[in-house]
Amino acid sequence: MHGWPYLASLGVAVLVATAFGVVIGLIALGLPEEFLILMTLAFSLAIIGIFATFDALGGVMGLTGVTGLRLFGLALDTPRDWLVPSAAVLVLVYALCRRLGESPYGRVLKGVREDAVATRALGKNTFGYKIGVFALTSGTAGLVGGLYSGWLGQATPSAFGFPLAMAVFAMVIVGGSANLLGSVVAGVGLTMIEPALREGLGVQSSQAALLQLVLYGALLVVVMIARPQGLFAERFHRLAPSPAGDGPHTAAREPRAVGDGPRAVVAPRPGPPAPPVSYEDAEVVLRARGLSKRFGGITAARNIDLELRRGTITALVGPNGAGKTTAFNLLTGTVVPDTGSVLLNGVELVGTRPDLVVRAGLVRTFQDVRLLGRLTCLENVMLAVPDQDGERIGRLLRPGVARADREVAARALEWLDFVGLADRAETPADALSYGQSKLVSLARALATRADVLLLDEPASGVDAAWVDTMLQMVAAVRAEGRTICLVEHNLDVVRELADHACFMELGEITASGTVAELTGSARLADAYFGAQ
Ligand SMILES: Nc1ncnc2c1ncn2[C@@H]1O[C@H](COP(=O)(O)OP(=O)(O)OP(=O)(O)O)[C@@H](O)[C@H]1O
Repeated sequence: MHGWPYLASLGVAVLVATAFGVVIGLIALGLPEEFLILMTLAFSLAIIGIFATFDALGGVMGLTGVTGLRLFGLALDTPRDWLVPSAAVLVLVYALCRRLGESPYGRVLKGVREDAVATRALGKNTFGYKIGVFALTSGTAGLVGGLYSGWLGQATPSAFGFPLAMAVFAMVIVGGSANLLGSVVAGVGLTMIEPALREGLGVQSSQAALLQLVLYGALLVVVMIARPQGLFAERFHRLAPSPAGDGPHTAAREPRAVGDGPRAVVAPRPGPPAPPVSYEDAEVVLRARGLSKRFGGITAARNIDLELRRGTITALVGPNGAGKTTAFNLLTGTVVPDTGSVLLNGVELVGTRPDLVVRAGLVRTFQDVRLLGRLTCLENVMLAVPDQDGERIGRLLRPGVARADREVAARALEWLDFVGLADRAETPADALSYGQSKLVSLARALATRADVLLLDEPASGVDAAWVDTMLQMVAAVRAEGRTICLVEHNLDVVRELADHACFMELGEITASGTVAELTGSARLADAYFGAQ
C-alpha cells in the first residue's frame, strides 16, 4: 500500500484494527447485549462505507494490484503462493488461542462467557477482559484481513462485506463456539463448499458462490436449532488429578483441614456450632449506615443500618420481596445506593466496583447459585482464587505460569474437599444436583479469601440430606474466624447458625436481636414466623 513493504502494512493493519477494536468495545460494552451485536454490525457496514467513499483509502474499487509481494524471500505472485504464509498464520493463531484458552486468562474469559455477573462477583474485572477480547480479536482480524487482501491481489471494500462476516459466523457456530479445532475443521469444510460445487458438480462460478452463501445460512439455522453447542462440543481439560473414589458422594461429611497459604486452618468437627467470642464482644468488621435504594416507584431498601461482627453469623430474615437480596446488592456494589455508606474495616465501599469489593474482602453468593455451568467444579473454584499471574495476558508467556496454575488447582481442590466434593472436581458444574451446586458456590466464595461472606439462601431448596452438610460447612467457616451474613428462609437453619438476626420488611430492618428474641416477638410471629 502506497509503496510500503508488505510486512509494514500488515503491522499497521494489526495496530489500527486493534485500536478500533478497543474504541468499539469501549462504546459497545456500555450497551445491552442485543444492541452490542447491532452496534458491531453497524460499525462493520460503516467502515466499508468509509473506505468506499474516500479515494485516498481506495474508494469503491479499493486498492487493486496488490501484487509482486515478497515475504521472507518468498515470492507471493499466485494464490497458491499464499498457502505457506496462511498456514503459518493459522498455526500461530491456533497455538495462541489454545494457549490462551487453557490459561488462567482463558478461564476468566470462559467465566465471562458463562455469566459475567457471577465472574465479576469472584473479583474479576470483567469489563477489562471484554475490552481485551475486542483488542485481541480485532488485531487478529487485521492480520488475517491483510493476508486475505494479498491472496486476492486487491483490498476492496466489497470483499469484506456481509458474506464474509456470515462465513466467519457460520464457521464458529457450526464448528462449536467453544471448540477451537471444531472451528478450524468447520472453516475448512465450509470453505470447500464453493470449489466442490464448481469443480465437482460443474456449477457456474457466480452461482456456486451464491449457493454457498445459502448453504451457510441453512446450516446456521439447522445447527442453532438442533445442536446449539456446534458439531464439536467444548472439550474439558483435566486440570488436576482426581482424588480416588468416583462413586456417589455421601452427604454427611466432616469438614476437612483447609490449607490456605500461611493461614492453614483445621475446620472443627461437626457438632453444635459455637461462636469463638460472644456476639457483643466481637469486633465490627462491616458497618452499613443509611443505605437506601429506589427502583422507580419501589423503595427496595430504606435506611438500612447493619453491622457484621468478626467470627459471627448474622441472619437477614423476612418475607419475600422484603429487600434482603437488594441489601446484598448494595453492600457488594452490584447496585449503587441512592444514599448511605458501607465501611469494611473502616474503608468506604460505596462507589467501588464489585470486583474490587471482593478484593477488599467482601464476597457474596447468589440465591440462584450462578455456577458457570460449562466449566468443571474445579475450574469454578480456581476462577475464584485471587492474584493469579496467568490471568494477565502480558504474563502468559513467562515461564512458571503452568506450575503456578497447578498450585491454584491444588488450592481449589482443597476447597472442594472442604465442602466434600473433591470427587466432583472434573464434573461440569451443570451436572451437579442443586445441593451440590450450593456447596460448590460456597467453596468458590471461600477461595476468594474474602473475610466477609454474604450467603444468599445457602440452604433454601436444598435436599434435606445436603442441609446438614451445608450447616456444618457454614459453622466451620465461622469457626475459622470469617464473618458471615446469610439470607435464609429456612428458620431451622437460622436457629442453628445465627448469632444475631435482623428482620426486614418493605425494604427496612424493623427488628434485630437474637433469633429467639425475634421469633418470640408476637408481632413478627404474626407477620412472618407464624407462617413458617
Ligand atoms: N433491579 C430492580 N429493579 C426493580 N425492582 C427491583 C430490583 N431489584 C429488586 N427490586 C424490587 O425490590 C424489592 C425487594 O426485592 P429483593 O429481591 O431484594 O427481596 P428479597 O427480600 O430478597 O426477596 P426474596 O426473599 O423473594 O428473595 C422487590 O419488590 C423487587 O421487585
